[in-house]
Formats: sequence, structure tokens, C-alpha cells
Amino acid sequence: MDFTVGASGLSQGHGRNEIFSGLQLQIGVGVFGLLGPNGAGKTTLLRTLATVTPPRAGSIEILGKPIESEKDARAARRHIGFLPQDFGYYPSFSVYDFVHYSAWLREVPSKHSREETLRVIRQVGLEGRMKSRMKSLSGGMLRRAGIASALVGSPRLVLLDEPTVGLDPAQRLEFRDLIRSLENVTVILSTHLVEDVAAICNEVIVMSSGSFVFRGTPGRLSSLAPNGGIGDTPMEQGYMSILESHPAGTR
Ligand SMILES: Nc1ncnc2c1ncn2[C@@H]1O[C@H](COP(=O)(O)OP(=O)(O)OP(=O)(O)O)[C@@H](O)[C@H]1O
Repeated sequence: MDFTVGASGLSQGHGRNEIFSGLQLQIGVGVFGLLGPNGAGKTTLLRTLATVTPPRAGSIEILGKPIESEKDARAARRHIGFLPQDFGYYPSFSVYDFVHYSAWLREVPSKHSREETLRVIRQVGLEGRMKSRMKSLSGGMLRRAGIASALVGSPRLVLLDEPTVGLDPAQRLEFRDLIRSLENVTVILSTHLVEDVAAICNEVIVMSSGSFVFRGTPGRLSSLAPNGGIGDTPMEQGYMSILESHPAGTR
């Protein structure tokens, strides 16, 4: 097995609305950026890979094990850190309680869970707010608490849905350092921020109308529009040129 997460013939939808169908994917260790316009299907894909929503058709394999039942999904979730766009929390929980609860959900052995909770809270720079109630945090702090909850227990697969929304510029740089410091982990982060992808991702996948329309390095994406075009940086120009050649709804 040389990939952390794989999908074959993956299809997903809501009611009659098909979001994607027949997706093929194999992702190994590294940081992967998932770019795409609103409604492309990024969140739906991350939720499906996180085993939160069972696929409508097709198969998923995580760390070499096919996910064929709720039991398989539960076992896989011990190795998956997932930060949804709008993650839920009990407002009166402290930051420590919130992250500690995630450690419990990920079945971190109780004798290590305190130390592990403290480790990730420090990693995201929230040690000074450990006892603060979740409802008292700013948007950026809340997001950092969410990132801590996704990282607790050192999961092998980390799925982050727009993790830098609400972070100020300094916090975004810290987030990048944090992601760069992770070793032997597969991180898939969905974002609209091309510069975050350029800074930290080994590979980029561009999704449009439920299809993968590009997969390659940030450098290759940046080289796709040699004559410029819409966008301020080569990577934005490459990204926009891909979207222009795959207009929404042409799947
Ligand atoms: N609960 C739902 N019921 C019906 N349709 C949904 C539901 N959730 C998402 N969709 C639809 O699925 C499609 C894909 O949505 P998704 O949230 O996965 O896209 P996205 O790429 O993450 O978008 P964004 O960048 O805006 O977060 C959209 O057309 C959306 O309207």
C-alpha cells in the first residue's frame, strides 16, 4: 500500500442532485490542496473521504482497508482528523474540554489523552486560552481550536475544510508552519486561497462541477498560463485558465 486514501468509482449526491460520479483518487503522504469554485463538490468529497457520509456508489480505502461497513468506518476514523467548515462544539466547553473530547472520540488511550490534548493546544498556540469557554473565542481562535481537534491523536489522514477562514495574516503564516511541520501524514485541505496552496502543498487537485480537472504540482499549475490572463500571480492565472477550459456545468 503506498497511498493513505483511495477512492474508486466514487459517486455522491443529494436527492436527485448528483454532486460527482465515478471519481478515482489515490493520495499518499504529503499536503494536497483541493481548489475549486463554490459548489464544485469539495466539502462533499471531504465528508465522504472522512466516512461521515457513505458514498452513493463506489469504494473508499483508508490505510489499505476498504470501508465496507459502519464498523470499518469507525475503525478508520481513529486515523482520520476532520475539520468541517462549520464544526460543532458545546459553547460552554473550555478549549481543553473540546480538544480532550476529540481525543476521546479518536480513542486516544486515556493515560495519554491529557498530555496529547496539551500538545496540540500548544501546537496551535492556544495554551493561553486553554480554560476559555469556546463561546468566548474569536473566529480565528475558534478555527485554531478546530485545527487542534483535527490533529489530536496524530491521525494519519487530516482533512481540513477551509481551515484558514477567519485567521489573520500572522495566524495564516503560523498555520502554514504547523502543516509543514507534520511528518508522515496525508493532509487534504480544501481552500479558495491559492496562495496557501502555493505555500504549503506538494500537489494540487482542482475540482469543478464534481470532476477533477487538474492534478499536479503547484509549479505545474503556475506554468499553465505562460501568457498571463485573469489573476495576479502565475498560479492564480493557471488556476483560472483551468476553470475557463472547464466551465461550471460542463461535466
Ligand atoms: N445538504 C445538501 N442538500 C442538497 N444539496 C447540497 C447539500 N449540500 C451541498 N449540496 C450541493 O452540493 C453541491 C456541492 O456542494 P459542496 O458544499 O460540496 O461544494 P464546495 O465545493 O465545498 O463549495 P464551497 O466552496 O462553496 O464550500 C452544491 O451544488 C450544493 O448546493
